[in-house]
Amino acid sequence: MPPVKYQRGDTVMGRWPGSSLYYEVKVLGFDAKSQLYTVIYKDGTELELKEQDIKSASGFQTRSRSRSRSPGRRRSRSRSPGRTTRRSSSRTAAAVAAAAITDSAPSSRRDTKLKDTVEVTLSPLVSATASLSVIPVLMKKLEITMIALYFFLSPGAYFWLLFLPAWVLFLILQVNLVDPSLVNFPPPLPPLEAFWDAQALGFVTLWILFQAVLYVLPVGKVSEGMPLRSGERLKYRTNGEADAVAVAVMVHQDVDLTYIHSHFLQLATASFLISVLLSIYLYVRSRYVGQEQLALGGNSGNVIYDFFKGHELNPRIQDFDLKFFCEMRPGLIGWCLINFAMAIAEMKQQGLDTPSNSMILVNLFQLLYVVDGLWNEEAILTTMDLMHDGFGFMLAFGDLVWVPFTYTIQAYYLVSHPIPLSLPAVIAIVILKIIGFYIFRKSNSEKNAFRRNPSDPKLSYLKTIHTATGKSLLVSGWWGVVRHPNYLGDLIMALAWSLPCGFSHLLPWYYMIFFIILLVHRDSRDMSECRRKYGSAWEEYCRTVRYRIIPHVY
Ligand SMILES: NC(=O)C1=CN([C@@H]2O[C@H](COP(=O)(O)OP(=O)(O)OC[C@H]3O[C@@H](n4cnc5c(N)ncnc54)[C@H](OP(=O)(O)O)[C@@H]3O)[C@@H](O)[C@H]2O)C=CC1
Ligand SMILES: CC(C)=CCC[C@@H](C)[C@H]1CC=C2C3=C(CC[C@@]21C)[C@@]1(C)CC[C@H](O)C(C)(C)[C@@H]1CC3
Repeated sequence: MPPVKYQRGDTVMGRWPGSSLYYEVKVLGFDAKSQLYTVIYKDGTELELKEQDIKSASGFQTRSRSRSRSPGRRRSRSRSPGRTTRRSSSRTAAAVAAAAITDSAPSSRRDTKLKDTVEVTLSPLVSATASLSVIPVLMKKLEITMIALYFFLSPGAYFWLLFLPAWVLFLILQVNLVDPSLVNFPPPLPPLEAFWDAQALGFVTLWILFQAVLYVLPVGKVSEGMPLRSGERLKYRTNGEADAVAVAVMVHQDVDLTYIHSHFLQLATASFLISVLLSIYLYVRSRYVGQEQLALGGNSGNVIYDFFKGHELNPRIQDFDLKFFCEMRPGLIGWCLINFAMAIAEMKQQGLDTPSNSMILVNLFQLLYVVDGLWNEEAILTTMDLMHDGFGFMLAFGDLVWVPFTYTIQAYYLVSHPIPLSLPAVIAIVILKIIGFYIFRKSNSEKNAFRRNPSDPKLSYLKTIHTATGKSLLVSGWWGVVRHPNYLGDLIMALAWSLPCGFSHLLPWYYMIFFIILLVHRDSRDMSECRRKYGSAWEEYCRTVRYRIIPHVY
């Protein structure tokens, strides 16, 4: 019988089944009959390996080990020495899933590797369910790797980082043209110094600080967020209504808001600068937080991608939640303030005693949208951004620049492009807005109430599908009409916001076009996320509720 090459207690490099990656392992024993070594990985995973899958640690390159730890990450430290090794299909499945993550070999080699994984048996103390529960984690990692790869290889994050600010600039320059039609593209670029105004930076900084002070005021309700991966539920102060009232009082104090119209570009530049600084801060701090505090999607290891997508899920300075604050306060309330300033600028520029009908409609519709968002602030805690997305450049820029400086383009457009609206047109547009708002509010409230208390007696008439995660899915009520009724309502409202601007130019329709793209993309992102989370229950939901956003159309 040949001598045993590695002894109990030796530290060697063990190949992870089905992959070409080696990790540091400790030899626990050798079974002469099966000729297999039992080894333990640093994360506690025990496996049995053939001698050819083990290499001596001396002179071994450990690059791959430090970059990606063994994918299983099971906690099976307490293996009873007395137990015999058995093969189970679930263990094999976990190993195969691991192979899928790390194996980049051509198919002929992969076949051999998959065979290898079947020959390897895992610790019998890992229960079948525990092993199975590893699979979604592995699949998630695979998905993240694919997304990150996509962004790395394609222009992805780099493209959006440049495109989004350029687009905001384009809209601002275009809306200033007498004839903002696409034939006048590109609009003339102003000189560099026209972008900068220290006073504008001061105003934006003061505005954000003012909002921050209102946010921390100990008034209003404290709501609990959805349970995190750790099971913890964060607390949020949802006092947006008080905030809105404070701003309304301030606006009433004869502040000259026309400055906003005349310094729009400089204010946007200042906000952009703040959003970049905030994103850098967010990225740097995300490097120092624990794994469990990171978002699943922005954790690729690619600096640009993570900076863009957001790395940390709920960055907080003590109780001050940066993501929640930015999403709900400075930009959102700033949007209404800017719209209001545009109404004043319109009266001044066009010599009117009151704003035009179109301007009144745009202002009131969007004010209703924002006030509703603040009134139902708690509902945002069950949205994708708050529950799943990391806080990085995309959201920081979206909240502080995109929302206040592009969602106001309709009001800005109306300042110098009057659109007369007849009474019947006004009535028709108002009715459209009411329908959209009704669908949007009812569906969001229904889901929010259900997520907060699935056994709420007021919702007992609704049909649901139970999922393996313990959560259920609504299949009747609004969520039985289409899979995203809230998007449907939102889109109808967006239509009502654009109609008062007429059809002479495409520019005021920008929001509608952007919103269709955004919501279709969000819907497909949410679909894959829900399919991953809920598996067959989600498939059943999709079979029952066939359309995504528009009944019988899409
Ligand atoms: N004006 C703007 O610029 C924007 C506005 N919005 C609006 O914000 C609101 C929130 O949107 P968003 O966060 O994208 O998505 P949703 O509020 O629709 O949230 C999606 C989540 O809801 C849960 N869900 C899905 N289907 C069901 C069901 N049948 N029963 C129960 N729960 C279900 C799932 O989460 P889980 O199961 O984990 O709870 C899913 O991930 C929308 O009204 C949208 O229109 C969004 C983006 C931009
Ligand atoms: C292109 C780009 C930079 C995209 C970033 C997207 C953000 C602008 C949006 C993502 C989700 C949003 C929501 C609202 C505003 C726009 C962003 C931040 C929202 C706060 C508007 C008011 C609504 O009532 C709402 C609370 C439902 C909504 C939540 C989502």
